[in-house]
Amino acid sequence: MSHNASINDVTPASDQTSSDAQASATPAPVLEVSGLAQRVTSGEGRLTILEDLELAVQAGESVAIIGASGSGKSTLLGLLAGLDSPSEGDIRLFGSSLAGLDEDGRAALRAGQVGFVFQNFQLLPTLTALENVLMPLELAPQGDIEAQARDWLARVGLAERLDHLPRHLSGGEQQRVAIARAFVAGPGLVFADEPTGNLDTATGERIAELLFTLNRERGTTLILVTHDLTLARRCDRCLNLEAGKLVEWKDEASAPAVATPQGGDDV
Ligand SMILES: Nc1ncnc2c1ncn2[C@@H]1O[C@H](COP(=O)(O)OP(=O)(O)OP(=O)(O)O)[C@@H](O)[C@H]1O
Repeated sequence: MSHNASINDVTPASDQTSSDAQASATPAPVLEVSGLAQRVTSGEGRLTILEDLELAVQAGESVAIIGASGSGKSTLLGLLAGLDSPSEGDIRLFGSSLAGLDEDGRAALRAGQVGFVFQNFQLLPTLTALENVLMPLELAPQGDIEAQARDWLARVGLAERLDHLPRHLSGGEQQRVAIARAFVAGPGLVFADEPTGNLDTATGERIAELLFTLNRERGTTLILVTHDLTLARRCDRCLNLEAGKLVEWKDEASAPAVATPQGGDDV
């Protein structure tokens, strides 16, 4: 409402139609970051991790964030997901500023709209695969949520593992449960933090294939933090975090100093 009011205040009547058409043709970014800074106080004094960082991610895009160890990737992901608060700057998720929300408000904004996939899977160890996938649906149940969770586990190839506890699943299987959990509520945005980092190469490739297929099929926006340049190159855009800012990374000759960790588990 206030947006329309301000357009009406400054736009001549003859230009309004084209302005409105432009506004509807260009949807707001799913994620918009401006002037982001993160500073912490450590034993050695004040440390600036992120400084004047800008980012806009459109719906359906896949964006890789790469960068040297200690460059601030995890810090950035925590801020983008609204898990931590920045020292300065604004983050808008689905058009809502996180700065205006308290912790409960940020959690409510994430619920059903944001999914997470972590390097170490982060399944609840005492819950079965099915119960882990049910969790996001239980926040706002709609329809037969058990059928939806079963369907997603079947989609990731685990129809025969519904009642397995995480410790009775291989690393690749656990990550597939985590992917089903991330996508089951139909989120607009999925954050993946080193999703293949704990997997061997072949398993990691299968997990990456699954993530990108779902990103394409569901039109989900994907923000991926990775050390793996092969994985990063599969994204629509690749951004390198250096000196606290994101820099578009295109030139393969100028590969940034990232290391590919060795994986271990089988599917
Ligand atoms: N709360 C904190 N207090 C002090 N220093 C911190 C804090 N959080 C992060 N740091 C420092 O900020 C830097 C960035 O950390 P971060 O974990 O975000 O990097 P990263 O790029 O994710 O690293 P890696 O790739 O090794 O996981 C590191 O030097 C880290 O030690």
